[in-house]
Amino acid sequence: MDTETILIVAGIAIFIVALVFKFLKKDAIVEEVKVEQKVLTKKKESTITYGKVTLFFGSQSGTANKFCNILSQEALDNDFEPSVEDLKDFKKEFFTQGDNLVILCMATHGEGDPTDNAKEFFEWIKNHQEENAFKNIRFTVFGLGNTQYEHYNAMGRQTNQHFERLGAKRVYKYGEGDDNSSLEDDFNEWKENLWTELKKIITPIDLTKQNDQSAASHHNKKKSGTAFKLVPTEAAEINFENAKNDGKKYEFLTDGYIHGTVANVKSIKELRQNNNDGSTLHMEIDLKNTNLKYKTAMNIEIFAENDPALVEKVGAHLNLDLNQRVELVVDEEFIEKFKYPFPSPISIRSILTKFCDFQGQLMKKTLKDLAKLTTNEEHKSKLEKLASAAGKKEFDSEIYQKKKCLFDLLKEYQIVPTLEQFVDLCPRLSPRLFTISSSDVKNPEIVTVTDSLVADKLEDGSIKHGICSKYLINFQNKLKNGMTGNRIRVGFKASSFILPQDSKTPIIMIGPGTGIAPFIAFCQEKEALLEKGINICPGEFTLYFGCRHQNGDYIFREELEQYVKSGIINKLYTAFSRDQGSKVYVQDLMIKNEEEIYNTFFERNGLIYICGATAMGESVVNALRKIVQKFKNIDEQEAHKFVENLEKEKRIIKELW
Ligand SMILES: Cc1cc2nc3c(=O)[nH]c(=O)nc-3n(C[C@H](O)[C@H](O)[C@H](O)COP(=O)(O)O)c2cc1C
Repeated sequence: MDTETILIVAGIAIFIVALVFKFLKKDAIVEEVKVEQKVLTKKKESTITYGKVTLFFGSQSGTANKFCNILSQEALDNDFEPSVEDLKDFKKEFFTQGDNLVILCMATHGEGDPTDNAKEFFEWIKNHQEENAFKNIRFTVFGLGNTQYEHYNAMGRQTNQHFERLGAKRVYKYGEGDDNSSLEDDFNEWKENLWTELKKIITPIDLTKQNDQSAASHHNKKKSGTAFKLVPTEAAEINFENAKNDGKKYEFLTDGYIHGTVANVKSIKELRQNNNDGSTLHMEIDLKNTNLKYKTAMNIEIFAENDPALVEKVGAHLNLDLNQRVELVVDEEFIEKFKYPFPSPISIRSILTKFCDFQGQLMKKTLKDLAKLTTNEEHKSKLEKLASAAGKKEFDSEIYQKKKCLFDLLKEYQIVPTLEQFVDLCPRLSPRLFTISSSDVKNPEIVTVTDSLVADKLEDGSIKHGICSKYLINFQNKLKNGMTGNRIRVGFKASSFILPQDSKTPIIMIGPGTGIAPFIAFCQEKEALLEKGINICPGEFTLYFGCRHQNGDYIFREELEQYVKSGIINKLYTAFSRDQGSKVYVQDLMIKNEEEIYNTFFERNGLIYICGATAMGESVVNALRKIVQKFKNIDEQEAHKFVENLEKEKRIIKELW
């Protein structure tokens, strides 16, 4: 080859390499842009609107709120103008005077009760008697419940009935879901035809022919994606200890957080004799220097935080400097209805520690959102499959059984969202609710929480603790190492466990495991009242306690033995289920003592308190039905009705989880 030919060949080769490189690079750039665009796509602006739809939620731990948010996005995609509303803020005129389309997502709590934020609303619709008061309301309801509870989906069902009774017109079938097995699938199935059906009965407005400014402005707001930016700032982080409401509208769970109060953790100790079967921690919280007041056996909310070591890992995965402070700036278009996920300025560490639940059970919707964030086609279709109805089995075996959380999937599918996308993907951390195991009559400044730790053994043999469990373990370690200044955020809520201040009313308390907590509080109260010489004092106490082993998980053993000695507890029955060949539970002891139970409860007008796991609660109520059936000589159905009435009259009081 002569020099000229060599030069020509080399030139062509360089040209080809440059061309290939250019294309590859261009492809890469196109891909990068695509990732951003997937999330921030501005929807094609529509020329029609089906008008407003208001999505109300009655929620305790946030799921009904999440469902409303999902419906809100779908409403936008279907040319409706949605707004999501907390039922706590409902306005009577909205229902009685407006011509409104409403969708209600109603969770049931307590024993067939409304959630705290829906209490007032539910009381109002229940007692509202004016015929056709809701005649201009078009509605549908989705109920969130759990078949483990006796009053399954009571709130969804009753809300639906009350709306019908008040003359509202149901425009889509009533739906309900079971958190014991398939809540999100039930929800997805229910809403499958929701928008198509609604569109059949609503005449859309053609915006091109409208002069109506408000319709036009709603129309312009049709855009999906993160509605805010987290902009780096040098400003100091807000003080979370005084994070009182600053006039901004916060997301449902964040609002609860903002209203919490910070107190000192005084001590944490292990209550079990050994940890072969797990661990139960008992924490004392010092309310001195706070304005918090509580009552015996009330409920306490603990605003648990993510484990700092895990937060470091998440920060590293997201390539974020955890110490960087950011200011939350809302996109102008969304500002009117925006609900803030947290206050700011805030450090990225605080966002990840206090407000993002990346360890909890995954929703299929989150998998769908993750699929939009990956450019790897194989990963995308795998995630979409897992999120689909057809992928139910795979979701169960791949995600649910293996306890995979959002952070696991980010690592597995190599997805690195922006901080804004991550905040959008994560649900907010919800507070954990406990029944207090202390009495304010004994000591108004110390409140105690007793927690049986949640720990899952994963496939690789490692242990994954629940968020709150890990939070308490971390406090325990800090206290062991002599660290002071351990602060915890809490709030109090009413409970149904209140002692009768009448010495003639005997009480029977059934509380195996950590279900014993409120009964320790009761014993403390009785003891304190007796010590103070107060003669309005509770009467006879009978306590049923159960656990696996007398020498293992028999928590509060010394205290209970002492209460028996001092006559605070008149009768103590213990069931150690695994200390002998055949298993014995509290309900078995009740049947053994049937005559005594019948006399105490029925003949002497006693009260029965049941606290603990839902399955135990059901077995105990069954035992009561059997006792009633036998001693009243009635049939099974009558016994069922009889016990049901006792629950309604609050002679049988339950707190089950
Ligand atoms: C303490 C407690 C009590 C509950 N009581 C009931 C009940 O009586 N009936 C029912 O169907 N579901 C009951 N549930 C299940 C909830 O309604 C269900 O988990 C729901 O998804 C929670 O929605 P939320 O996160 O919006 O509060 C209860 C759950 C808890 C934690």
